[in-house]
Amino acid sequence: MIDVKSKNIVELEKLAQDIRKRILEVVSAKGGHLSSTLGAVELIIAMHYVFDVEKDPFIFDVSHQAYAHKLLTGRWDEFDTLRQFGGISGYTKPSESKYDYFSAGHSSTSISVAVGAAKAIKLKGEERIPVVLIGDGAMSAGMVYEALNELGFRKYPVVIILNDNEMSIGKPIGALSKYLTRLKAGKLYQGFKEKFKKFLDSAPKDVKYMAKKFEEMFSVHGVFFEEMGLEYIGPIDGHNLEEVIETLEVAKSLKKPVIVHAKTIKGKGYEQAEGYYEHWHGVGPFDLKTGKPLKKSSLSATKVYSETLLELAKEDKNIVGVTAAMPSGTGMKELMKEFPERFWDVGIAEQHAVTSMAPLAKEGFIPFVAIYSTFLQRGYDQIIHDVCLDNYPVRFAIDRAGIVGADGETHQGVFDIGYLRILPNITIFAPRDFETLKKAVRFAKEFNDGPCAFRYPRGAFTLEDEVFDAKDFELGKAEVLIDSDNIMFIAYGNGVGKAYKAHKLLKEQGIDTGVVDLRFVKPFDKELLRSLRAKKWYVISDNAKEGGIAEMLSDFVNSENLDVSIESFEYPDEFIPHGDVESVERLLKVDVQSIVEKIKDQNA
Ligand SMILES: Cc1ncc(C[n+]2csc(CCOP(=O)(O)OP(=O)(O)O)c2C)c(N)n1
Ligand SMILES: CC(=O)[C@@H](O)[C@H](O)COP(=O)(O)O
Ligand SMILES: [Mg+2]
Repeated sequence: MIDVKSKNIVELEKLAQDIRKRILEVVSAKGGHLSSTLGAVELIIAMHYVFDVEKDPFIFDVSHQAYAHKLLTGRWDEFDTLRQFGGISGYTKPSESKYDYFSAGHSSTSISVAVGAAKAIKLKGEERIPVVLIGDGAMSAGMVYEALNELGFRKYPVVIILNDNEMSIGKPIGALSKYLTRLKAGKLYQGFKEKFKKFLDSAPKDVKYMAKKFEEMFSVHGVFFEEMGLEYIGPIDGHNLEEVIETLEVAKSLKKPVIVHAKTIKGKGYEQAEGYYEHWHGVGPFDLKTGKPLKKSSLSATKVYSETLLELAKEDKNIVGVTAAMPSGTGMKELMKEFPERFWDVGIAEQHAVTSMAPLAKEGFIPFVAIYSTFLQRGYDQIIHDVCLDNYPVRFAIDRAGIVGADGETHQGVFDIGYLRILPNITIFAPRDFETLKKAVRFAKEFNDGPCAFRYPRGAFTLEDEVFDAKDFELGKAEVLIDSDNIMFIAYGNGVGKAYKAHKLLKEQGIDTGVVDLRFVKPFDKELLRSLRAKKWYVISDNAKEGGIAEMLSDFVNSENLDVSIESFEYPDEFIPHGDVESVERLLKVDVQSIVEKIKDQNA
């Protein structure tokens, strides 16, 4: 633990430098969230100076910006293992440290956590106060207002630090971000602040606070938040340690809900990353001097999806689409640029993204909702209630399906097959490689008989393109890629590549296997499955076993009394840790080598 409270302001500023140096050293070597973490350093040091991390809940929204918190709470040395298999997480994780009050990774949960914690503290009659660090991007999600609505009503003592760097991953969208900018840019306010600053600097603390309130009366001050029942203080300079500490002490002393609006620079302390650069949000290893990536980027499923949809959108003006604050991550950025009136970034608002596309389908447009598998979970009821119920032909392009790697438990895309296939009216399918992904996008565009969803992995597929010819998708039709009357891999999506690798290794050991690409989960190809001569089926998909494909096929086999044994190499019923996919799959015993060993043992 680093004892922040014992340090003077000069020492604290030196600590901020050391923290930035450590973050840059590790993230340049291993990758991670750079600009968010660099921008939050002073805010986090001030949190640790004013509040008591031994008892006050420290709550970080998304928590991708919380590296300084990890460095201050005993993880300085092991920080080298950041986001590596077996190493520390890139997000707050109570199982990793008691100072990580709550797990995070999905945005905009922090204020609800703080309200819940405040209720518990009040019921226990304890002297503790939750402190939240939330970014301006995270403020675009509806869940924040659900929490503010209650907090402003109940008046629990909670201090919320709004870290406003005028960036989400990309530029933030929406009325709120404009409002926050106005708060910082009011002409009268700016001029007044300059004159006022001299007086402020010399006045004693309580006078300072009253003076700030007086000052704010001349600005477009936080009327929105104050109407919601919170005290608003700000905007302050989020890199001025003295100012932040003073303000947090005032906020804490008020013993009511307070929002402290702090202006920061995303990427502060690493010149190339300072400002409005999407690239520096999440980075792979890079050269500290030049800022250049150390690994060259290869073709990704996202890029193929984006290019294919762009071509189709040029041909058909009815194609529209939406992303929830992930324009680059989902590849929708290029479409938004080419057709700004037809492709939208709605901010971190997956529920709104899903529902708002249904009326476009109703009105005859061809909407594509591009959302990571894990973040689509945030819009689940909207898929059921606003899309499937009335059978609107909304197309869900589910990116980051499967194990995503360094982001770990909160980001694995391993539940979408299960959570979608139980819904009426939806059609579910998946490509196995880049070429079939192009065909999947085309199939989705033409498919108008209700909602459909297709999934693809982070980065490249396991299967190279030229292995099997890419056939057009035909509703409900699977494909026998390699036949066998002995053992059959029933594979789906990115699982086909693993099945093919296992097939080749087993063949070298004299064990004959075949490979079926299921292609559709709903409806699946019962006729083809009935016709298979092989009576031992091994299921491979990059989804959880629970609610997965082996479960579905077992129901089918039992209901038809087929004499078939089924074994699943899907993911076990547990949250999957962070790390490179190969190491994580080996841990779960669903890597190709483990599959081969198991089949060899069973068929020796
Ligand atoms: C529900 C959900 N949707 C999308 C994301 C992806 N995401 C991670 S961080 C981020 C932007 C957060 O912006 P902000 O809160 O301003 O933090 P900053 O990085 O600017 O410090 C987004 C969209 C997420 N983590 N959770
Ligand atoms: C913090 C967060 O949720 C995003 O930055 C996420 O890490 C992006 O994931 P990709 O790197 O797969 O786009
Ligand atoms: Mg931001």
